[in-house]
Amino acid sequence: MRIGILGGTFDPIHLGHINPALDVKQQLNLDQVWLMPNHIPPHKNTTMVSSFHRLEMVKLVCQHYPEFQLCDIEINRDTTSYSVTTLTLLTQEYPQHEFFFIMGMDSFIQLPLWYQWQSLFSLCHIALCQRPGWAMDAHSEMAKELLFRQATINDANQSHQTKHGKIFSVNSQLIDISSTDIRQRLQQHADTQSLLHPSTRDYIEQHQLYR
Ligand SMILES: Nc1ncnc2c1ncn2[C@@H]1O[C@H](COP(=O)(O)OP(=O)(O)OP(=O)(O)O)[C@@H](O)[C@H]1O
Ligand SMILES: O=C(O)c1ccc[n+]([C@@H]2O[C@H](COP(=O)([O-])O)[C@@H](O)[C@H]2O)c1
Repeated sequence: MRIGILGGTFDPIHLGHINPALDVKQQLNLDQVWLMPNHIPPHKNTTMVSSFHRLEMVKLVCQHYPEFQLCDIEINRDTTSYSVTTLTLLTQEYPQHEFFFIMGMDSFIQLPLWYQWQSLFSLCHIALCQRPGWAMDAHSEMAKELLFRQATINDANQSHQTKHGKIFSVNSQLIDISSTDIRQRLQQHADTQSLLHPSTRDYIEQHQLYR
């Protein structure tokens, strides 16, 4: 199967995660998208709410969208969630699958800072989503990597193509939302109606999170 993976800290999960991931699934003709919350994120010092609550909010989203499934490999790991380590384990466990690691432009630009980032291309493809406020410098290392590895959506649908190492730029919805912004709004009791799935809003309200 062709599996998209959206890894994140999801503190909390929001429509800027959900809607682009649905676009990726549709455009790259994926069978499933796995939402993969981490317990210990590599590049964030702390999270505002516990792994338990972040996981519960992702589980609720999975219940509402048949396109999504929970991947709990990183939330159950009590060491830092390096993506290369995770993808190595997943490709060993599921050698039959073709993995597409989904990321926003902010993550893609910072990829050279990731642990053994070059190895990711021998484990999976990247599905790249634009993100408002984030643009790539045309002369950067990642711009060169994109030129070298870019593939078209048609390529993605060809079964003879290699199972890893390509970058697919997906024409996903531009959604100007971040978890940081949502946390601030919640602290200020400002409106988050258009930013969160109703199940996430209800959960946050019920447990009085981010106050
Ligand atoms: N609005 C968005 N549009 C496209 N991609 C996004 C958007 N928000 C998050 N992503 C992507 O989702 C993944 C997980 O993001 P993360 O959980 O860190 O959310 P975030 O909103 O960036 O959080 P924070 O504000 O706390 O840094 C990353 O690959 C990120 O690029
Ligand atoms: O492997 C790394 O070094 C690495 C560094 C930063 C982020 N990641 C992964 O990228 C995904 C998005 O991360 P974040 O911090 O934006 O929530 C999540 O799955 C992280 O584990 C991975």
